[in-house]
Amino acid sequence: MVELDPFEMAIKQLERAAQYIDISEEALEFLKRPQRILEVSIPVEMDDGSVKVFTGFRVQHNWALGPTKGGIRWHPEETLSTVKALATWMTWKCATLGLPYGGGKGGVIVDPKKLSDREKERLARGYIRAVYDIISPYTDIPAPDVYTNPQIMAWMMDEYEAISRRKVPSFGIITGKPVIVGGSLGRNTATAQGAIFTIREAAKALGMDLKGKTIAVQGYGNAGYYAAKLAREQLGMKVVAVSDSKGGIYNPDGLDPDEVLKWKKEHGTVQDFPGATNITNEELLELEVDVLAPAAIEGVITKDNADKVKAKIVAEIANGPVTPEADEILYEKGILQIPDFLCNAGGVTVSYFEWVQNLMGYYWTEEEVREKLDRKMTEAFWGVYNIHKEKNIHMRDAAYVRAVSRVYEAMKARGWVKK
Ligand SMILES: NC(=O)C1=CN([C@@H]2O[C@H](COP(=O)(O)OP(=O)(O)OC[C@H]3O[C@@H](n4cnc5c(N)ncnc54)[C@H](OP(=O)(O)O)[C@@H]3O)[C@@H](O)[C@H]2O)C=CC1
Ligand SMILES: O=C(O)CCC(=O)C(=O)O
Repeated sequence: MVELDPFEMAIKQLERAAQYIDISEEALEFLKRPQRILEVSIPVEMDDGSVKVFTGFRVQHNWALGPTKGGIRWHPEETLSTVKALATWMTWKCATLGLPYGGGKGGVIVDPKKLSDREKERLARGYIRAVYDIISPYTDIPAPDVYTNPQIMAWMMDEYEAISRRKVPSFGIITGKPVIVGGSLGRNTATAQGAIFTIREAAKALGMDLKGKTIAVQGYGNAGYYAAKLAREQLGMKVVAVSDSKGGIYNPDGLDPDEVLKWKKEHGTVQDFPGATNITNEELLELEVDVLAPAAIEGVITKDNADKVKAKIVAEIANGPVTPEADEILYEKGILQIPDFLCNAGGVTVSYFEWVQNLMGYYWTEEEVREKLDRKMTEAFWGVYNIHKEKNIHMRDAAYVRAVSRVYEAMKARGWVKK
């Protein structure tokens, strides 16, 4: 788990990278604070007739580059600090990819595994009623994140339409929707697909042939499952380990990600998968693999286990999986990190494509989406990698240089800061 409070971790990263950026003190101070924070109480009628009140958040970190954008996380251990950190990382993510957005994020403190579908729907609608005043297709556009999904996005969109009495382009109020109600083809796989493109480019940078090489993936949700599947199908890699919140499995001969998913659906976990050995989430991170892809939660690689990481590439599909102290250790070990807000930016990039298609009312094929995503991710990877090489700095610092400089330019252009 995280050694640091997540928002403190985000600030520490920013401060470390700031030494490589020609930025004024006043601008840096601005960037250390979210522009808007909203905390709400959401009463939800439970199936037994009782009412439970849930706490929700929406944080808009910075909107210099455009409307804020970012997912909504439902998690029993959600905190305002986590949402502030995630919103801040969204600002850097959108800037790194050159999307016309600032960064935002939402959250609700809830264990959705304990809710029925009807209760989830009432919570989704209640959340939208509570944050309605600060979101819209032109101000702040939510999307899915941990433990939320296209169905929850559809309920949220429907509630927004019911309140606003508008149809198109209110479809663009939220992304990650089911395709039948305005979602984009390719959004479901986008986070993993974007990460696969960056892993492919990172291997090129290292002169490494990925065919037959090994990968371990932590987390088996939207990001983790598709990362395992696409690593195998598109890169020809051997997926030797995967995990979920209950633990992991390891098979040196390789796992079939679809068979593992089938097993997880039947048994509620990847553990005890036939032919594989059960391992812990901690053991997964220390395996002798070529690529390690943490794709679950933040703060899993810390100063206590970073030295035991043996992968050549760490592809940060999760947000914030590596603490600043661990960053230094991985860098010293010569491990190439693909920092989170670059590696997992495929999700928001296809969300951007979804929003564009919603506003146009004209829809692209899956192939068009994939090609556009490939172009965006590849360009961003090399933009960051070249800064890393030219300045001889950590990949994360390089990504910050690219992102923060863009946001700073926009703040100056708007007159928010004078220097
Ligand atoms: N979805 C998206 O578009 C994007 C997601 N991300 C990031 O990717 C990460 C995963 O998100 P996503 O796949 O969407 O979320 P999901 O809710 O689809 O899946 C989360 C996965 O993480 C597992 N998990 C939860 N807690 C732990 C834990 N303590 N140790 C190990 N595994 C755990 C869950 O296990 P179980 O199945 O047992 O519940 C589940 O398999 C997050 O950091 C998210 O912010 C980043 C960019 C975009
Ligand atoms: O798709 C989006 O708009 C945001 C996804 C997200 O929350 C993230 O990238 O962390």
